[in-house]
Amino acid sequence: MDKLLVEGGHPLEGTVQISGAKNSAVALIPAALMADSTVTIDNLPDISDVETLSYLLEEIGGKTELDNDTLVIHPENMFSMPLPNGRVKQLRASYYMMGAMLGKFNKAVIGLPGGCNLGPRPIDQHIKGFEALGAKVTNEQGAIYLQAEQLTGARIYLDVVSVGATINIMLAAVKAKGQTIIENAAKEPEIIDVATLLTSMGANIKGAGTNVIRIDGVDKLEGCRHSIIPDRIEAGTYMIIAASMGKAVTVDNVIPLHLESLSSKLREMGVHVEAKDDSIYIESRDKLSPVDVKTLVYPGFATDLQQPFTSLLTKAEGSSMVTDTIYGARFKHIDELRRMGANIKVEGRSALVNGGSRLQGAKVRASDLRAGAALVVAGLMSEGVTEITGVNHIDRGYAKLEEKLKGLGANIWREALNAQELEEIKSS
Ligand SMILES: CC(=O)N[C@H]1[C@@H](OP(=O)(O)OP(=O)(O)OC[C@H]2O[C@@H](n3ccc(=O)[nH]c3=O)[C@H](O)[C@@H]2O)O[C@H](CO)[C@@H](O)[C@@H]1O
Ligand SMILES: C=C(OP(=O)(O)O)C(=O)O
Repeated sequence: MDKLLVEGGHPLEGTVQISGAKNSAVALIPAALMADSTVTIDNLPDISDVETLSYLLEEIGGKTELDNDTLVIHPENMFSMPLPNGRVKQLRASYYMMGAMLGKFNKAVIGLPGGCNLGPRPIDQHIKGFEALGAKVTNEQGAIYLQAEQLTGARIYLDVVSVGATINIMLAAVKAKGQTIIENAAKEPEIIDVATLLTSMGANIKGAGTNVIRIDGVDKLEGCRHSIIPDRIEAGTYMIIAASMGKAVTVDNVIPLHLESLSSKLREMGVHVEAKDDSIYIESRDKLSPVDVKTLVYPGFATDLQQPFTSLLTKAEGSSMVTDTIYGARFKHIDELRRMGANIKVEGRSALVNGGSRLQGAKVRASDLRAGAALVVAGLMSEGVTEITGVNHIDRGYAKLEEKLKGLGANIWREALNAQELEEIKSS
């Protein structure tokens, strides 16, 4: 087990290349198992969630070959083996194995997913969708059992706008008999990316990226080649980093349209943000204004950027209110930021950030992926060295983090935890 060490106070300058989107990759890999022949996925991020999913595909008879950022998936000999335990709990997106395996084999047994602990993360809408398509779904000892004679298209209205449920129902429906209509669907760009892959495989999907998706079932899905869209959350994190410490930073290989809600908040704070074709140029300012921010479904401000953005707000001169309408308890980073000298009060779904205090390096723990990003942002802004444990969470979603930050001039490195630190983590 490692810790990250960040020496703060270095101005950042240069260009950072953004990797492929985690939240696309983790759906595209399960989607690939539905094909009858080889699927090649390019622009894959080098993150542990990708490794975990490749491992799960191998467990059910798939063959995967990873070469730099290209993953070749041979699904020909896959079968519906139960995956009740083990690595399914290491990530959220193992839930996509439910939709993909149900869609291909008409049955699946998958353990309840893990992923970031952001408070309750039910999957009732996924199950409602599977049942509407004709599957019998039971929850036995922490695993979901899914079984169908024949999946049949249905009209499904999501009670909650859910990225995971939208993609999972799409996966289960692409080979179902007849038409499926998903209403009140999520509109995140990753949903379009998954629909693009499935369409290249031969699926018939209309409306991905809007709140009504129509899927006409097909009998066969073939292999194809697909390149993943850039990771808007990784890009957003580097934009926040640039806004905190950047003299002149270019965040490259992005789709600026996907980052408009963040760009406009940064501009409101006084940061210079310039969107180009496939990059965003950022120059910070000595004085930043406070802003209020509310997370919303896409194209609103992403909940996944709320935590790193909160760190940036500690630098603004005045009070900012952060409200998370998606995950009302996504505030585990706040206690750690307080250890570093931040003045933040949490009330219900909101955090009141009283900015202007200079943060100090401290020993802190990343409780989840974006809490880790928040602590990296805070560490870069702080006086002295910040030591961050819980790096396994950060590694789920940030490819080559130290290399990318060092490229901008940051002083960040990784060390193995010593015996005493390991003991402290075990007993906490
Ligand atoms: C792997 C992946 O893509 N993860 C993303 C995905 O997570 P995930 O797909 O889990 O998030 P959802 O969009 O499903 O969740 C949105 C809201 O709906 C609620 N809900 C969801 C499903 C359900 O069946 N019932 C229900 O009540 C959730 O508790 C949450 O309050 O979208 C989140 C919201 O943008 C992001 O933070 C995650 O990074
Ligand atoms: C919440 C996140 O991830 P996951 O849904 O995979 O836990 C995230 O990427 O911020």
